[in-house]
Amino acid sequence: MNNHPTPTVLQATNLQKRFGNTVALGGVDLVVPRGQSLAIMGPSGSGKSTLLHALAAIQPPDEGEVRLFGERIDNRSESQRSLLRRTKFGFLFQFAGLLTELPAVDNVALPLLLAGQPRGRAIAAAREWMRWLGLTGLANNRPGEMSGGQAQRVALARALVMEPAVVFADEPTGALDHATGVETMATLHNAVCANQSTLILVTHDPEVAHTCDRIIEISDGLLTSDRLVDRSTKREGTAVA
Ligand SMILES: Nc1ncnc2c1ncn2[C@@H]1O[C@H](COP(=O)(O)OP(=O)(O)OP(=O)(O)O)[C@@H](O)[C@H]1O
Repeated sequence: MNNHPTPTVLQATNLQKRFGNTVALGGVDLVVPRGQSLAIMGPSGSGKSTLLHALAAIQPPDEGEVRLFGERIDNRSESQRSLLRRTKFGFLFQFAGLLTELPAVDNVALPLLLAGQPRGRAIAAAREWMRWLGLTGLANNRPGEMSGGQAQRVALARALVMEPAVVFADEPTGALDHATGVETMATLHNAVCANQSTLILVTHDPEVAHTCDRIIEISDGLLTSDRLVDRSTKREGTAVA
């Protein structure tokens, strides 16, 4: 039996953030173990996106700290945080956010090209991720030539191509119909799990949240609930990959 505790990927301590007189985060503590899928829920304006952005080194908190594998990341310069985001994190947003003028395979290869990989190797790796996600036939399609679900899977391939430690997703199914959303969540969980990555997502949708291992709720910038999802009620979708 393995008695070793699961290592911590992200640790946030006393996160505080204000926008003028608005307290977006009022002191949030959070420990995320490696391999966990975590859903952040809460009413509109409660601080979910602000928390995600603080954890992902997009917008540092005013107070408190964020550690990735024990190392502080919140106090780094913008260029250091940008490099960290490109190499250690993957991002998936409500609207896939692909570059419309580039074919799908180039969109997927972009993080590798930005990291300085030779084009041939980057495209080969992108093709492999697309194959794994069932997107082989779409390599040369531009985002406008794909369905919403296909575009989101291309965005997922792009989020995973650097084999990130953490995938951050903000309403990843928000722009999809229900069936496509269920399929996208199954693909997302499979891909993150196969990659031994960790998933942190923001959602308003309880069904999406219940596909995760753990759900936290934020209200007025404070963590008001933190619970593990009962495995027997966890919603499993049908894997497509
Ligand atoms: N850049 C900003 N400038 C001013 N106020 C902001 C900014 N970003 C967020 N806020 C405010 O901080 C609070 C928390 O916002 P946040 O976007 O984190 O909430 P949320 O829970 O993600 O909301 P939603 O579910 O509507 O996306 C809100 O009152 C919001 O208006």
